[in-house]
Amino acid sequence: GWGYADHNGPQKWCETFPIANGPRQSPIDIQTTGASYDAKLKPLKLTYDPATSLDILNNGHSFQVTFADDDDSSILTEGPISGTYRLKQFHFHWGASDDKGSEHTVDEKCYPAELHLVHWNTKYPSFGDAADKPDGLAVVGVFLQIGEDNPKLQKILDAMDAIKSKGKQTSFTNFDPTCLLPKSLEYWSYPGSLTTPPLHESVTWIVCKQPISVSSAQMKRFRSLLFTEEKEAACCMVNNYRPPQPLKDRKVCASFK
Ligand SMILES: O=C(Nc1cc(S(=O)(=O)[N+](=O)[O-])cc([N+](=O)[O-])c1O)Nc1c(F)c(F)c(F)c(F)c1F
Ligand SMILES: [Zn+2]
Repeated sequence: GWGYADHNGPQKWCETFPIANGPRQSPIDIQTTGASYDAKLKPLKLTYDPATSLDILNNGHSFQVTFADDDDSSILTEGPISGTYRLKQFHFHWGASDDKGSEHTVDEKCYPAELHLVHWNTKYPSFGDAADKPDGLAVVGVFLQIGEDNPKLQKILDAMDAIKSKGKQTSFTNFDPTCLLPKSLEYWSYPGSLTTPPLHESVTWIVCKQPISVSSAQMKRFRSLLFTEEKEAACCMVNNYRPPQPLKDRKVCASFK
């Protein structure tokens, strides 16, 4: 299957997923001077209920925390979107060292990691139905920058020993992802895609300008996860990011001046 190695990584995905060369692929380099302030953009409204967090899973290309999405308890509204999008899961992308790892870049600057909160449009009956529609998904991206230990990541880091290899899963309840958001929710937005196969062009991207902090020691713990199953030769889960894709005929808008 697909992965991030030379033989199955981002440069090869187009062989199985031709949309990889499509008109609205993600991530992109956000060129700040090219982003236009749009006064019509509303502030992001994120309402999360910790009771909806279910479990944490090593899915072989990242780790994700999955949420119950059978009602409107954890939702994204306002911002650049219309209607209501439900939180399905969040996950991260990161590098083998602190100088790379984010998927989006800002004026070519990379961050050591990027958090993605994946939401689906409730005009569709389920995530699976929404995932390949042009207005089906909204993903909030948050950059992580190296600084002080981030205590809000502690619960996630403590769970990592239980999900070291691919396919491992453990319960992860009573977690409120609001604690992972930066103080300012100013954002850039543009029409894009999933950044992993099947690369559906179904995502309204909402990338926060302000990063949150993570320490170098905490990043080392992300890099102790494995892409591989327990019984296979261990391969560290690092560099699970897709590089920026061509902007083509798209505009990036900004919620701030
Ligand atoms: O649920 C998915 N979640 C997901 C998205 C991204 S993402 O990087 O593409 N993203 O949107 O943030 C990264 C990771 N991850 O763990 O790294 C994910 O687990 N992907 C997904 C899928 F797996 C399918 F088989 C499928 F049919 C579909 F429609 C999907 F949307
Ligand atoms: Zn992602």
